[in-house]
Amino acid sequence: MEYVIKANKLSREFNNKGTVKKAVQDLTFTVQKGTIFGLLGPNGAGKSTTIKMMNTLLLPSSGELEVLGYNIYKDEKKIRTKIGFLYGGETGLYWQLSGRDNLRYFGSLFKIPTDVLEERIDYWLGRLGLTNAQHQLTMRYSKGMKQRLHIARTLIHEPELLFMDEPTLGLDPEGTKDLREIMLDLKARGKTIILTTHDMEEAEELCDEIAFIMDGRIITKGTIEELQEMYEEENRYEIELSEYPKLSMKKMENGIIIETPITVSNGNTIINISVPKTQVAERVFGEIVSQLVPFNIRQLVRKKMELRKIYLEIVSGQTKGNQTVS
Ligand SMILES: Nc1ncnc2c1ncn2[C@@H]1O[C@H](COP(=O)(O)OP(=O)(O)OP(=O)(O)O)[C@@H](O)[C@H]1O
Repeated sequence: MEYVIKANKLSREFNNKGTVKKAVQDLTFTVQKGTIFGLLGPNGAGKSTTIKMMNTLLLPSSGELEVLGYNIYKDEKKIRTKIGFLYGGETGLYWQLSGRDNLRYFGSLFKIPTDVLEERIDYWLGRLGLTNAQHQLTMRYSKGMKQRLHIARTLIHEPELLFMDEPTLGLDPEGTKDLREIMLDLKARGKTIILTTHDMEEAEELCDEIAFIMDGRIITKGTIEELQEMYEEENRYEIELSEYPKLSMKKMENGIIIETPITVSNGNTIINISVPKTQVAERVFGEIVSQLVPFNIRQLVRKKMELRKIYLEIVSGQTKGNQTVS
């Protein structure tokens, strides 16, 4: 497996007039090449501090960190040519320059040959719907257009590793969909993205792996499926039948809960059943399913816990997984 990030016991403190604030403590994690890695957590959790160490803007107080195989203490310059950092807002673009000239300027910083750069600029302006506005001064751009230009600026030197901090904030639904597609495209081309977002649906849609950070520590990490397995206390099933079942459906023993069947618009009936993760409950569930067979089972789906719910469980203090706040 090829890793673009290897962090070992990474810590960072800030000293404010004699008061030491531990922004992050003992972070140990890896990020695999060609994946989207979500760094999630509430405000002040330590996400920006962690990102700033990975993109060489901030040195750790202690710990080891390798980015794209380079040591951050020795090879900062090499790392910088291969990474991109997307942060929105009002900084990072030249408002007195046109969109195209902004991209020419940022491209020139990476010494991209002019013909290659002009081609790339055409591509990204087109891909991001900015071709018609390319000669307008950036100060006249709408918020969404500025964010799209930020995206083009970040991608102009074709970075191997991208840091995206709330990338869809301020974008309209079409722009959001577009950027998510771009992110998946980049991943398909072997690029790695480290994403921070407060939008759990976005994280669920895009991330291959997630680390939840709170009070400067990684509380839990894993793939979405691993987190669901970790946090789900019961399995939830949705069964669709073409006939309404004539069974007495009520709260059962073994903790199984069968909800009242609902008839949906196509005339079929949906039954939701929660089954605790015990062998007895799973066996009883099997019996329930066999009783439902005569009513024509059209579909049986296992419903997964939403990332939003996992997040709420984590921030409400129910810590599970491989690391916990001490
Ligand atoms: N330069 C600094 N000086 C002092 N304390 C700082 C500094 N930068 C960050 N901190 C503190 O470190 C902690 C982590 O901050 P950080 O910005 O990394 O959190 P975050 O998860 O990115 O938050 P948000 O979601 O609000 O951006 C916070 O308590 C913050 O106040």
